[in-house]
Amino acid sequence: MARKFFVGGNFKMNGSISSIKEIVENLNKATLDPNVEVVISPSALHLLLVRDSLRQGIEVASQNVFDKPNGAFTGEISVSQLKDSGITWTILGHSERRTILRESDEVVALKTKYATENGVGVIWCCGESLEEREAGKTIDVVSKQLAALKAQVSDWSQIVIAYEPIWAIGTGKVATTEQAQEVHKAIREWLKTNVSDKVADETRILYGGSVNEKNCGELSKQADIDGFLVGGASLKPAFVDIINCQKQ
Ligand SMILES: O=C(CO)COP(=O)(O)O
Repeated sequence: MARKFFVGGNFKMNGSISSIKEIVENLNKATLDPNVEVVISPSALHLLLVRDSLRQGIEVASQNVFDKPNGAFTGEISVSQLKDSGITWTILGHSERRTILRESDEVVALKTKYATENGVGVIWCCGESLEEREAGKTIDVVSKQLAALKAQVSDWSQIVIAYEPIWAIGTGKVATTEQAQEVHKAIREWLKTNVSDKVADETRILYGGSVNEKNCGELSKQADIDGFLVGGASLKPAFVDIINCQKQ
């Protein structure tokens, strides 16, 4: 099955009302490759502004969501609140949340289960640190993260996997096409062995980490790279070039 190319923009904790409006205007007037699924993820404070002003055909993701329906959970956002606001995706397990906010593999898996079972798609992130890569543990680390996910999740159809090596995030140090393809292929093989041929075949695996308009073309040609999760460059006009990278 042909997997639809997917480009996500993770704005992280960046942007003001005026700069976010500018990004949305730029996307609204751009000619975008219709064969690419685009999802942008502003901070929680800007979700509604973006949803209300963004063109049809681009979806919006939160950067986190909680795994309880509602109630006394100060500071959290629920899946039903997202859906009520027209937010159809969430990012979960980003390395910044795993490391800085100490979310465990299990917490990430439980949130992913809750979101997917309640109708919100998940861009589920995984990836190794520099130390782990240098110790030759990359595939082990990613496999352990996947195993924790598999322990909770049964419906994989609403999950997009983002492989984001921590050493490549925000550093300008992009993984080589070979390094990225090797891990993406290993993730697909893991899905084939541990979940099913169908899930391995259909699940999009995105690469994230210093993707820009210059390196996206080569990366996009790799057999197991089905798109990108873009941080810094998603805040710039060049994000359009990344979305359209297969056309160039
Ligand atoms: O973390 C990322 C996307 O989620 C990648 O960030 P950069 O593209 O800024 O390296």
